[in-house]
Amino acid sequence: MTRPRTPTGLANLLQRAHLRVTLLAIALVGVSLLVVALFSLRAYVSDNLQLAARMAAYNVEAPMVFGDRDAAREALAVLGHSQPIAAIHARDTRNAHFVSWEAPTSALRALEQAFARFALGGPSTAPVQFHGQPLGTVEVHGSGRDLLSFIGIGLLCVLLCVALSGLAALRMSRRASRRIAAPLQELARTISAARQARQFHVRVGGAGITELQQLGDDFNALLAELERWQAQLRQESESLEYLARHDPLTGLANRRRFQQELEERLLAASLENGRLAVLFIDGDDFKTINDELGHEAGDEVLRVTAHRLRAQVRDNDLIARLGGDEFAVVLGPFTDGEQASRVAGDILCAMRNPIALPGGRLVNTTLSIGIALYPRHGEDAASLVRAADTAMYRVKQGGRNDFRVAEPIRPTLGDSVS
Ligand SMILES: Nc1nc2c(ncn2[C@@H]2O[C@H](COP(=O)(O)OP(=O)(O)OP(=O)(O)O)[C@@H](O)[C@H]2O)c(=O)[nH]1
Repeated sequence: MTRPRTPTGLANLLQRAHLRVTLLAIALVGVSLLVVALFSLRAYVSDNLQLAARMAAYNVEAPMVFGDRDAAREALAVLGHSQPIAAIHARDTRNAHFVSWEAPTSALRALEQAFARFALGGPSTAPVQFHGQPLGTVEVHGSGRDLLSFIGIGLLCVLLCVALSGLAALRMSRRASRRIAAPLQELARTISAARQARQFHVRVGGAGITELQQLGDDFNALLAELERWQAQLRQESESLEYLARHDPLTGLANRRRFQQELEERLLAASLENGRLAVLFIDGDDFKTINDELGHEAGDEVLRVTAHRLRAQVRDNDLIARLGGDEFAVVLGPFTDGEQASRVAGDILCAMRNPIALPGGRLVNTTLSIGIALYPRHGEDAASLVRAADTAMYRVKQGGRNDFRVAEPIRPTLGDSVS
């Protein structure tokens, strides 16, 4: 079973690839140059040896004619010392040894000569003649010193070039991979932030590479689109949330919110020994306004009524439109019966002013209000609303445009409200 590979960083991968390619290219070029130069040098050294062989033949010509071996040895030694030569041998026409010169031996010289034999093949030879008559031959063995030192220096140069180019390649590849990897890393970070934290306002910065810049621009455009969608969705959900809790005509809380909030306030009041008042409010003969002045006029009357109700209570009191021409107010938490009656009186008072309709027409309307107190008339939302509604109904029966406190379900001593 193959183990999954640990992912490698892009920058690291690019750097290693650059470095390998550069080093390989430079090593190949260096070695090729060295080989070419070596062949040229070998040809040059062979030519030199051939020249040296001819000079040796010329120098030993006279000593061979006179059989003067000392003079011949001396001439060969002078030549041998002035050139990179390992040995010179002169032979007569019967191939018998006449005279020789050999360079002093050492371990290094032995190595040079072995290399010379390997690189140059055999020795260079030249015939020794006197007036066209052959006297013998001269054999010149190269020392190989030039070739060896050239190879040594050449290899050193190649190594130096490889090392320097490696360093330069490393620097350049680091810079190049940073230019590629940095924008990609930023892109990855931005995508991750957008995906995990839904942060669509973030944007990718500029990249110095055309393709990466294009990628970043496209991604930014996508983020902008997502940001627009997100804002639109948020707006729609806020407006849905608002509609779910408010009456669209008056902007007051709707029946659903009224129920929830009344229950919450009752719970708080029960924990803190507080008191609440629920006012159930209904328009008087509202149907007539609708019938005589039109539905639009009825809507305006409802809006103005809501506005006037709002003006008569404190900010933290709850006002709701339960539907049609029915409104409800929750006063509290620390409201007693007298306070509730006072607010109801104020509301009736505020409705005395005629309402101006859009066409300039004025209309008068009144309200009937039933009041239920917590805990006197009920301990839960339903029984309180029922008690207030019943009280309001009694007002209607009594002639409208008035308020009335609900009948106590269990009389409480010391309660001053009647
Ligand atoms: N303009 C308008 N009228 C509404 C709206 N909702 C309900 N109504 C009307 O409000 C009227 C409510 O009448 P009721 O409360 O039943 O009767 P009323 O005429 O007020 O008489 P009493 O309540 O007995 O004083 C009905 O005619 C409904 O059609 C609304 O949003 N806008």
